[in-house]
Amino acid sequence: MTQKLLLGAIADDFTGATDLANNLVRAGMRVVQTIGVPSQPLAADVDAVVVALKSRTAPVAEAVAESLQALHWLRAAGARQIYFKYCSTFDSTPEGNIGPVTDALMQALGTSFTVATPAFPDNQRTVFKGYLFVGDVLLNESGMQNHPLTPMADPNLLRVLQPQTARRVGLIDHRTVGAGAEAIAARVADLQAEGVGIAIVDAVSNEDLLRMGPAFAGLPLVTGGSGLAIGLPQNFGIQASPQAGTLPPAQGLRAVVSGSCSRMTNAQVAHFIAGGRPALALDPVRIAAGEDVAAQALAWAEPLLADGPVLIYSTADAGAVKGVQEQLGVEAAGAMVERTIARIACGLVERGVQQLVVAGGETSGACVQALGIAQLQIGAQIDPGVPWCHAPGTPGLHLALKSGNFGSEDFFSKAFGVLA
Ligand SMILES: Nc1ncnc2c1ncn2[C@@H]1O[C@H](COP(=O)(O)OP(=O)(O)O)[C@@H](O)[C@H]1O
Ligand SMILES: O=C(O)[C@@H](O)C(=O)COP(=O)(O)O
Repeated sequence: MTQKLLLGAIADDFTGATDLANNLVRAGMRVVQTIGVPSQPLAADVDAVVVALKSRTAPVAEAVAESLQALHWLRAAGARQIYFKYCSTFDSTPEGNIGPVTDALMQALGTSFTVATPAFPDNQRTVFKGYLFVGDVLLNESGMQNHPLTPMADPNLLRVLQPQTARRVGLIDHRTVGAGAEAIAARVADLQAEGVGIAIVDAVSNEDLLRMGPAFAGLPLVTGGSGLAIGLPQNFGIQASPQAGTLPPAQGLRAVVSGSCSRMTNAQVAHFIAGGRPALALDPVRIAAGEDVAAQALAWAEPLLADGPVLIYSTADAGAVKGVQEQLGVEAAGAMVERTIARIACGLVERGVQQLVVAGGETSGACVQALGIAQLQIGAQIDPGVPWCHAPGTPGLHLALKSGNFGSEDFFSKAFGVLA
């Protein structure tokens, strides 16, 4: 890389990383997403690098160490501002990792203040008086209370974040945000004087996020969902450009694998099946019993692939997931299913799949790591937060990493139409 980076981002999962990269590309930045911390300098000139980690549910010490490694690489590449990307539904456990990673990044950057802005209005995530809404309901009524790994039972982000950090958590509320960049900057100064270290920021619209951009230009670190990104590129003199996002032409066979158990993914699986497309459900209990479920799934898929996309999924509703977790344990069930889907993804690519949709953040992390992908180029948006990406190679692979709750009901069929 010959030019210095403008923005360096650290994402706590892989779907979240493509979500952020998508918003930066749409705002005019040249962006590369790396899988993990790159082992060497990048070949191309880019404005932003998004380092994708699989740290959302990792043990705290591991998440902190990996995030600091990413920070080190991004600073060495010259990044002028650091962006810690986590989920727009603030996915975390009582231990973290949003608080501990934010604390560690602040300490390493020598800064005593940052913001936490998960709002993503394009995907109906809004924050009002510190309360997070998903569509018309509070976070804890949105289905996220049943998430297999990070159940979210409290919609008040000040209460969620405070136990995760030693710093004081405060609020920049919607009245201040609505009053514009100067009012936001003044509130930041007041909060700093009061000893607040991390401020949750309300936002109910893209206009709110755009007003924040200039107010946060001088912060060494910002944290949030991908929505915050829409207001930042302008700080570096960058305007939106229709040129961003061109990928090589798509080739090869098409498939979908899904390990997400979110409400929306359940609806997308049902829609794909109702459309008459071939779909195979994976049973975690059979995986645990030692059956070679991946080999069985690949044998099922092989003769069908030539006729269009197939779906292989472990997606299940909250009751079924709870039953499996009671039998196998939460972490063991998650890891076992992720490993199986990752093996299936590799097997599909070996059988000629070159257009692959993966549903689920942790699931995407497992698949992309197993596929040995180092970097992704970001292309056209399928639905808000989900672009097609391209991993170069011989042959290359088009990938769409779909966050659990993102995408319309017909996403699994629609996605391939966007590439055609
Ligand atoms: N049927 C199932 N029973 C139990 N756990 C499951 C099942 N299917 C998937 N999982 C696990 O649930 C987790 C879903 O997380 P993730 O892939 O991040 O989806 P999302 O994007 O919806 O959060 C993964 O660890 C996955 O392996
Ligand atoms: O910010 C978001 O909502 C997404 O980018 C994201 O991180 C979603 O995570 P998963 O639902 O686990 O895919």
